[in-house]
Amino acid sequence: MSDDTETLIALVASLLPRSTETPTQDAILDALVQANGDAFAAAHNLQASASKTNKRKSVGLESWLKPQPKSKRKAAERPVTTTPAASSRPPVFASKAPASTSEESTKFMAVLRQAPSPKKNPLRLPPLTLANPEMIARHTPCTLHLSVLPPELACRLFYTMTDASQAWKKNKWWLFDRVVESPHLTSFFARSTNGLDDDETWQEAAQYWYNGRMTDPPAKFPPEMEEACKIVENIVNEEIAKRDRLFKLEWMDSKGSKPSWRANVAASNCYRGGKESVGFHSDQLTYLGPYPTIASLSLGKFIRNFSLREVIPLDQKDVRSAQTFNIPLPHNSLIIMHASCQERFKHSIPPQAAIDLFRPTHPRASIDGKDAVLEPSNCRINITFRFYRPDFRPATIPRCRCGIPAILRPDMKNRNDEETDRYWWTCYAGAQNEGKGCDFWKVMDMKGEGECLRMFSTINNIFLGFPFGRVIPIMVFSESVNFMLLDRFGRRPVVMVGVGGLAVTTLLFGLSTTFNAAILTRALAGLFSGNVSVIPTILCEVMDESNQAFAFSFFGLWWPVGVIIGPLLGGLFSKPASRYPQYFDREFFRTFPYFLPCFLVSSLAALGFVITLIFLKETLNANPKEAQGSPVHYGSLANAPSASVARKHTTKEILQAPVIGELCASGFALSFMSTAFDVLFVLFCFSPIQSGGLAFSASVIGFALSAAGWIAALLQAFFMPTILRRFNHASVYHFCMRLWPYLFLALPILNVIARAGTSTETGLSSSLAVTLTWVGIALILCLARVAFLAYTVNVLLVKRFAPSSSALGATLGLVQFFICLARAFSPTFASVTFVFSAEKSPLGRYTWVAIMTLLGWASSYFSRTIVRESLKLSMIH
Ligand SMILES: O=C(O)CCC(=O)C(=O)O
Ligand SMILES: [Fe+2]
Repeated sequence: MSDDTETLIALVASLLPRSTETPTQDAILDALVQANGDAFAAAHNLQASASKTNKRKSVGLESWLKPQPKSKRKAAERPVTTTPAASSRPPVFASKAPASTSEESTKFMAVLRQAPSPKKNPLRLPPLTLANPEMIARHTPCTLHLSVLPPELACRLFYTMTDASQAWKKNKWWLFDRVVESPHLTSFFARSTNGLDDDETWQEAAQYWYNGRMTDPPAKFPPEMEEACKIVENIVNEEIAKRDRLFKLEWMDSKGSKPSWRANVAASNCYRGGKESVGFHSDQLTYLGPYPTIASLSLGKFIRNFSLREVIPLDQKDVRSAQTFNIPLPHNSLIIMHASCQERFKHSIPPQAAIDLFRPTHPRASIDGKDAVLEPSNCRINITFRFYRPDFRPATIPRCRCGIPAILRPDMKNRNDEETDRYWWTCYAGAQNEGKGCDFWKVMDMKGEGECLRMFSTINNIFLGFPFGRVIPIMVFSESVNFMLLDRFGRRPVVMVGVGGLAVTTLLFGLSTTFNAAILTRALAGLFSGNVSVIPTILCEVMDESNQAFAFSFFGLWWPVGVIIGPLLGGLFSKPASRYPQYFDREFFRTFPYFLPCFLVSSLAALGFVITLIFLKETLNANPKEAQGSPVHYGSLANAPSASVARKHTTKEILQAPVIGELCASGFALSFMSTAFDVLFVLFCFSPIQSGGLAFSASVIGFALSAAGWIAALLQAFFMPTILRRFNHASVYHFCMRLWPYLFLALPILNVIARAGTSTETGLSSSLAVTLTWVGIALILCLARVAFLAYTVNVLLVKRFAPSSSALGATLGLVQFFICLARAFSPTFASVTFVFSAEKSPLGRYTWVAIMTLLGWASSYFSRTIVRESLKLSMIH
């Protein structure tokens, strides 16, 4: 898992005899460059020069740079720019190498080149051995845990791994035109579960592990490792729970404010004897994400040192220097590298004199009844348990021009605080692809991309995971119950119970501190929210043809308004204790960080309750025109109005009434298409441009969606009444429904624009491409909001075609039931189709577009039938 350059440096260091004074990193780089990347030759040269003089100056890097023309010198400076303004730009590599140097060497140097050395060197601190867990916790972001596994399991696992290690490989990679190898053996394992969901794409991520090359699927955890892993997970989670510091980009699942750590992959190393070592490095973050927690189990070898050294940020180099901490790791110990360790420290297993053999405390299981002997061993086995995050799966990782996933590294030398620290994506192909990579380099947008990646996991949790999956069926159920209650108890009590219940459950949701309580209260809120479709029933009953266009448009206005202000309230008022400490830094708000937004939402619902109580009159059997004796035309069953008004219709009868079946099917299709569009639009926007998306950050997507909310509100308020008055409702409905396939079809065009306008060298987009992309997004979202108007028209059509006024509530309920039903599984369908297209589909990454377009076209069949039937009926009446 080590970074190629760092490991190479470490390899050289580990090849030097212990008697040689360890040279500086620059000196090793220098030797490597002179030896054209041959680690063994570099070590040899260093050893030879160390014996000649210990005053040797590291001239290689500087002299290597000197022949560059003046104009290029600035460009040849280290790839990491330090000013915030420049930080979003990719590094400028030395584009032309001196005549005598190969292009590969130039790139290599550009990557290796460190910041200019500080003028003064602060006092060097001698290495410090951290002899006990307390010292370790004080000096490093690590904790040490001794005797973690039952002794018998520790020995069993040790035997399994040493046996398996016979087939393991040395870590190999390309440098210039030759292959270099690390001395120790290494292997990779993936657990059969990722600990979170059934999504198996993380297994694929694990396959990229071997130095950027797609490898065979990794081995599954052997049973002993699985047993050990469960114990390790418990220790890690207990330890995480004790830590008060949480990092913004640290993994956080939906269960609460503390990260719940899972081990779903493991890298294992076998060091045969004291010479085999691994040099200072920090682990790649590609699939672990920022601030990972890594748990490293040591087995065998009586004691082996684990060294940690802080990377001092450049701006502090003058004032303090790094100290090396040595942590002796005994057999059966666990060192947990907590969040920020990979960002701040490098770690290594330095070479060590082979002084002792490990004598297992338990023998191998006796084979054929014969008791096996206790075999001493000079091996040390290390298993690093890691958690591949669901928001860092292949679909979200940018690919470089070589077509493989880029790797994520922290900018260790320019750390300030968590807010402005940076990570970057770079090409990793060079390590395997015969030394030929590309210059792909992209700063990870901490605020945007970080949130965006988190949003991916949120989407997963919301749409695929437990909470939403439970809430929607409850709404479907509640929908049916509501409509049974409507006719029995009347509209008013149902609305009051709904809004009142919503107020109470939302408040309780804000007060829940456990996952189960949150799910229960949210599910109950879903139960009470089902009555949203009772309102159209009331509107149908109190409005007539003269005012319904306005009433329904006005009613439709509030959904988008809710969509705008809901997330706003959540965003502005969650965690108020840390956000607005001057007002809310109270124990209560620290304990219930989501209470405030829930309270505000609950207050709105409570206001709704009061308004209903004071102003809403019962509307059951209160149709104004019918009350005045003038019959209103309902569907064909209304041919005998006076009889049918009084009679109750069965569900079967209602479904068999002309147009109603089509309205149910079409309502289902509408809800399926529109919900899928919302999910796919977000997934599309934040997937990387190379993977067919737009690489937008969460905040940008949020902006686009809230702008769309405003568009919807404006359309409802200003255009809808006129449209409804002027045009035939069935035709308007059909028009809206026909838009869906085109909306899906249009999305990939945005990617084509973004792709054409983005430089493969720098990853920057041209202003023309940005403008065109935004124009495209605006058009698509506007049209989508027009298509959303179909919801309002659907209700009017139900009103028009309900078999009779007494069946109106039941008919609306039936159609709403189908609308809710589609909403229950459309998000899952959309997400799965998207992930399938990105990962597995033989038809390519836009398979989801083809599927949704076809479904869109197919579903407009129902609205076409509605147009035809409505024409027939209007000729009859
Ligand atoms: O062997 C060890 O303890 C450390 C191994 C390591 O750092 C790695 O595999 O990345
Ligand atoms: Fe490591």
